[in-house]
Amino acid sequence: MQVGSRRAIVNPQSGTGDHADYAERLLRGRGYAVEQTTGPEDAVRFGREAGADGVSELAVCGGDGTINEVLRGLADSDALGEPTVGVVPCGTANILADALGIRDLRHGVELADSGPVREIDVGVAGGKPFVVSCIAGLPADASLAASSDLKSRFGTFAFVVTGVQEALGFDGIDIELAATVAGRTETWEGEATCVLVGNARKFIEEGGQADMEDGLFDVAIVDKMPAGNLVAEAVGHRVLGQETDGVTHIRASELTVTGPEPITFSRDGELATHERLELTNEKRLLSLRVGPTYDPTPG
Ligand SMILES: Nc1ncnc2c1ncn2[C@@H]1O[C@H](COP(=O)(O)OP(=O)(O)OP(=O)(O)O)[C@@H](O)[C@H]1O
Repeated sequence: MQVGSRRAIVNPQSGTGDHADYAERLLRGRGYAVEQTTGPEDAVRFGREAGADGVSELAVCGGDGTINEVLRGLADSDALGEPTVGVVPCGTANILADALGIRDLRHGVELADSGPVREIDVGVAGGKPFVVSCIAGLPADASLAASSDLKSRFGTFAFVVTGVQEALGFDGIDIELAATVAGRTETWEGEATCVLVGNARKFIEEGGQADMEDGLFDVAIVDKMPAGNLVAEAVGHRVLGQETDGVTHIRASELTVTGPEPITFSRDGELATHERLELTNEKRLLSLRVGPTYDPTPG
């Protein structure tokens, strides 16, 4: 066990892929030992090792995909609640960094050194962690989900409905959903375009950052609808009205989604397919450095 150790995991290919040397220099200047990934899943291994080694401060320089890999590694070592994690954004969308009020790479390094720490909820879906969102109803085309061109043009969620559904004639998913809402079980059954489960972000009303410390998911279930429908467009723009027809909004602490067919879902961008997906919320499990504009209770 190293006491007071600082380690950083840098994905040199995130975003525009031109930040690695600069990031490494800044991080070393703050006492971080730096490891660079050389390919997919490397950050999972580094995260696992950091957890096993008892690293106390772990900076992650990359986008949401890299953060997801590191969290998976920490979870493998049963150490998700152990290190204080600093997010140093240099990905394409950087949704988590945005929600935490971390502006850019330089700001992320500064905060990783001495920023305020908050305890943030972690979602667990199918046994694996996510912090931003888990979306069911995405076709199993990994190349589309990973396309940074689509992401930068439409944002991470825009293409879920407007892009993918129209491009592939996506049919929707047949689901049964059971959710724990204020201690009671609520159910939903039918054909859905998608199920959007937000931890760090919400999809209803003005969208944006969700309360990340309440132990609850912001869930939007969007009924199946023809492509081009206004609700599909609203999802594309990440804004669904509270009372929009065809959209069910709940705030749940637990969720089970079951289908007759395997359902593909994206956990912070990582795709997986399950016939039954259980989602639980580990309230305030992860210690994260946040920026000065971070709002623990957004409206
Ligand atoms: N050295 C590497 N070369 C190529 N791919 C890598 C390397 N290291 C990690 N990866 C992969 O790159 C993927 C994408 O990285 P990341 O999500 O950080 O960037 P992004 O897609 O640009 O940003 P965002 O997810 O915020 O939009 C990761 O999921 C990981 O599997």
